[in-house]
Formats: sequence, C-alpha cells, structure tokens
Amino acid sequence: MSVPPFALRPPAPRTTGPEGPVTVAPGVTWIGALDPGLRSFDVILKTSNGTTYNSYLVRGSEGVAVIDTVKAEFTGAFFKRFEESASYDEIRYIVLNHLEPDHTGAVPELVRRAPQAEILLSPRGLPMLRALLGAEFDNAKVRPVTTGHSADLGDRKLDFINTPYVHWPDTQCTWLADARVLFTCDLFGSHFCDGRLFEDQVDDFRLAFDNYFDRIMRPFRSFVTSALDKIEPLDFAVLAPAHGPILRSAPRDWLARTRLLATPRRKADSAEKVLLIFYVSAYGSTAQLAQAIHDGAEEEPGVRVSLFDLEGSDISPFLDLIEEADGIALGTPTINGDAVRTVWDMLARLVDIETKGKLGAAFGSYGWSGEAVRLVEARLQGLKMRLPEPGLRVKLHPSPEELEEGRAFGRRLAQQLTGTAAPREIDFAELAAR
Ligand SMILES: Cc1cc2nc3c(=O)[nH]c(=O)nc-3n(C[C@H](O)[C@H](O)[C@H](O)COP(=O)(O)O)c2cc1C
Repeated sequence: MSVPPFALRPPAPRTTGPEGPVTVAPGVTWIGALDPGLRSFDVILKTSNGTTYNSYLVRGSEGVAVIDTVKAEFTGAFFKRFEESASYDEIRYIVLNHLEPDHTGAVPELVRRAPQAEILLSPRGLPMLRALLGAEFDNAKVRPVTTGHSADLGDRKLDFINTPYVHWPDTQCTWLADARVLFTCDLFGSHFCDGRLFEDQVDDFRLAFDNYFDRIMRPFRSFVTSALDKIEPLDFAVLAPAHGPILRSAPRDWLARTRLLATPRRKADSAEKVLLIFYVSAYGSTAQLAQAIHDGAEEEPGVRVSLFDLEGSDISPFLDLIEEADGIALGTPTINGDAVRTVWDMLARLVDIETKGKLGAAFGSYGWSGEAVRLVEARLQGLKMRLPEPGLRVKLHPSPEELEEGRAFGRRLAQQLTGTAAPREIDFAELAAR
C-alpha cells in the first residue's frame, strides 16, 4: 500500500466555524455541529483534532429532507442551523443513514417537532429506531428503504444504496443525483474538526482520515470494498460524510485512497499459505514448544511459517501481518491462572481486523493448573476463528516426546491450511468440558 506521506507539521485546524448553515451544493445545506474538544470517540479512538457531526438539509420543490443529525449534546447548534434554513412543517423526510447515537442524538426531538415527517432508514435500522424512540416509535411514520427505493421531493429525489457494515449493519448511503452529492455517513469520514468544513479549505487531515479508517472501518474491510463497488459507478461531485471534511475537490481520490486502505496486500486465495506463531515465555518452555510447532509446520510444503517473540514488542505492526495471514498460533505460559498480559493485549487488538474464518490455535507451558491455553482458545473462538486442533499444553519443561508432539501439532495446523488434512473444528462445548 502506498499512501502519500503525511504533513510534516501537526495540523492546526480552525476550531471555530460559521454561525449559521453552510451551502454544500444548490439546495443542499450543512446544518451540523463542531466538536473541537472531543479527545476520544466511541471509547476506542483518540481524536486529537476533535470531530464534526455533519447533518445535511436537502430542499426540493415539495419540502425538505434532513439527512442524519448530531450527537445529543449538540442538538442546540443543530436546531439553530436548521431553523435558519427551513421550518419544521416543511420536513417531508428524516433520512437516517446510520442509527449510531452520534448521528441520531436530535432525532427524538426532531420527530416531536415534525410529526408529519417520514423517517427513512434501512430495514436493519428499524429495531435500532424502536430502541431510540421508545413508545413514540408507534406514532412515528417510518419507511424502511433499500437499494432501488427513492424518496420524492418534487423537483428532485433521493435514492438509497444499501451498504451494510460501513460501520454497523444498518448503514446506507443516500444519493442526490441532480446535485451529484452522495451522503455517505461514516464512510469517508474522519475525526477532524475544522470550521472551514471543505476538504480544499481545511488543514491536512490525511492522518485523521487514515486513522478513522483503521479504527472504524478496518474490521469491516470486505464490506467497505462491496460498498465502494456500488458507489464507484455514480457520477458524484461531492462525497458528504457525517464526520470531518466534506470531499468536493477530488472526491475520487478519497474513494481510491479508501479502496487502497481496504485492499488486502496478499490475496486470500494465494497459493502459499501463511501461518504466524506468536509466543511469550518467562523460562523458555513455551518458547521451545513454539520452535517445535514452527519446525513441524515448515515441513508441510506450501506453507510459509514465521515465529515471533511478543515480549517487549509493539503489537500494532503485527496486525497487518495477521490480517494477511491464513492462521495464527498463540503461545503463553499460565501465570496466576491466566494467559500473560502481552498475549491479552494482542488478542484485544484483533477486533481491529477481520479474523473470521482464519485458523487459530493456542499452546503453552504450565506448572500445575494450566488455564491459559483454554482461555486463549475461548477468545479465538469469540473472534470467529476456526480452531481445528485442541490446544497443546506441556507441564513445565517439554520432554523430547513433547517436543515431537509439538512438531506434529505444527504439521497438522499446516495441513489444515493447505487442505491436505480434512477440515475439522473443535467443539466449543467439548472444549469447555475438557
Ligand atoms: C508468577 C508465576 C505464577 C504462576 N502461576 C501459575 C498458575 O497459576 N498455574 C500454573 O499452572 N502454572 C503457573 N506458573 C508456572 C508456569 O506456568 C510454568 O513455570 C511454566 O513452565 C512457565 O513457562 P515458560 O517457561 O514458557 O515461561 C506460574 C509461574 C510464575 C512464575
């Protein structure tokens, strides 16, 4: 992947913005809010440049549509900008491209103020809207929409494109063909608050754009690619995301950049299979086992095996490797009835990448109770990985026989990858009973 270099100086965005609404395209207005002070988003993402909640208003000859809203604390700014742009009785549609609270904070109050408005959202957003509106859901006018459906505003219309899992199952994009504006919600978003709003006017936000992708979109990379395939044929002039700068001077570059970020460097169907073995070892026993598993796996033709000592390593660089790998084996001694912290750190970070269906395995040395291997296996199962082999445990120092067992374990893992052994998967209930 070759991403252009980041700015050498830290970005210094302008954190104050226009008081009122901002024109994005003819009959399209930004009515969102700036949140320059935000330093952590969704608990998982550092936001050193704050963020914006972008809400848009589309005016047609027969009413207006509000597309997404803002986080609850910012409803004041949202309603003020809305009221400068339209009146509540003009609202024909409230389009919810994604039901996460940072986009729906003003929805309950907006529905109260505009009870005539039809709420348009994907079918998978329905239960989320029900949870958001509570008892008021039953009185609201709600229409599920998907690809092929549209909403009429008189002289213009909105078309919907179902793009699940960019970022939640409910996500969709809304297309305003006459103005060539695509409202993409979290897709193409970035946490970067700059009151100048437009990509060609704000400071360099590429770091924020890539970081947003890494923490929000990367776990759904294949869904992102599917969404891009649907969007690419559209003749868009503006990509209007729900966070960060509005992309209007080179929108196709941002699509290409996103595709690059979403594209695996190594093809999943590559002939050579990749197995990564990670371990931590205080006294060398788990390390010996790791080496034996490595040596055994290497005997299987067509498998590239690599061994890594996790102790003292930064986890982040391994995520790229794991994402491209076909399988991982994790080794840990049992310390105080658990796997060691470094291994848990690695396992915690695996939520940032797609792991479903990859081969997983655990191994380790122990003194008397040996819980660590089973705990790691449960976590790998939780990550929807495929576990073909019950974990390998040895008591204290591995004997020559146990090292041979380790080599056989490695061979069997490798054969699962090449398909020379019949695919199998251990039963979780059986695992718990062990
Ligand atoms: C601080 C400490 C706590 C330990 N706690 C456990 C434990 O709870 N259960 C267990 O089976 N072994 C326990 N052990 C024993 C280790 O798992 C054992 O020494 C193992 O062989 C170490 O593997 P290594 O050489 O790969 O570090 C503990 C060892 C240490 C040093």
